[in-house]
Amino acid sequence: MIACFVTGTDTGVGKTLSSCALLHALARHHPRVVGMKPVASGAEPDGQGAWANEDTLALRAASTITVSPSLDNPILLPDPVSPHIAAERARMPVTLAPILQAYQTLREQADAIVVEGAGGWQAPLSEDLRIADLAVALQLPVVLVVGLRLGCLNHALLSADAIRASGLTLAGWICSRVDPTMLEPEANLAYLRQSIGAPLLADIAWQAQPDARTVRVQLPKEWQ
Ligand SMILES: Nc1ncnc2c1ncn2[C@@H]1O[C@H](COP(=O)(O)OP(=O)(O)OP(=O)(O)O)[C@@H](O)[C@H]1O
Ligand SMILES: C[C@H](N)[C@H](N)CCCCCC(=O)O
Ligand SMILES: [Mg+2]
Repeated sequence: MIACFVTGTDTGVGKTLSSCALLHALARHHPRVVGMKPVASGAEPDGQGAWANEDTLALRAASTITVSPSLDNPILLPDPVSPHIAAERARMPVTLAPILQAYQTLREQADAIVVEGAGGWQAPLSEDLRIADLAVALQLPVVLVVGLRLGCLNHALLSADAIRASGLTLAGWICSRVDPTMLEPEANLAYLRQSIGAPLLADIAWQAQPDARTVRVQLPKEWQ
């Protein structure tokens, strides 16, 4: 079983796009690959009479198996705000137990699982729970998605340090070129390549219509 936890330098940096690209790459080596969004905030009609989160729908489209929504998205909160606020507004407490249970069941059904966090590494899920705590509870290697824009060097280095300080492995990072007007993108990328201390798994060009299938991903050897 291969599994990883995808986090980012911020919300809106390309975690979902990167998670989908990882799923497509893993599907070239493993038959049953599935995405998981343990805690999603923001729900919309799924076209089939139910509600779903757009990240969950994107992960499902990139997965090779279909699983119950209670497994790939055990906690769905209606409002598109920080999960701890969405949970308070919905009066739905976020706890680790149902997530860990869903993940264990998913492991029996899949060969590879890509778990997408919410927001960045310290995004709060409740009063006393953060994304980092969830990743630690799952004991997964982490992939850090860096949204390449001014300010990302600080965010990337803080995130990489915090991930390692939590005792987890930073398995690699992905550069997501979210700002086509950024000055000196190559110099920023070069700095990150030499300072993050983990392999660059993908360099995602800015695309007007992002398509995860076109992203070239270099998977770590042990995931192939
Ligand atoms: N390389 C790129 N080129 C152009 N647009 C991009 C790129 N990467 C991401 N985007 C766009 O930026 C937005 C945010 O990306 P995405 O939804 O993957 O972020 P996220 O990190 O998953 O956010 P969240 O914290 O909400 O889960 C999306 O509209 C996405 O299409
Ligand atoms: C609703 C949004 N798209 C994300 N899923 C949640 C982002 C949480 C950000 C928390 C923070 O302010 O750091
Ligand atoms: Mg996302």
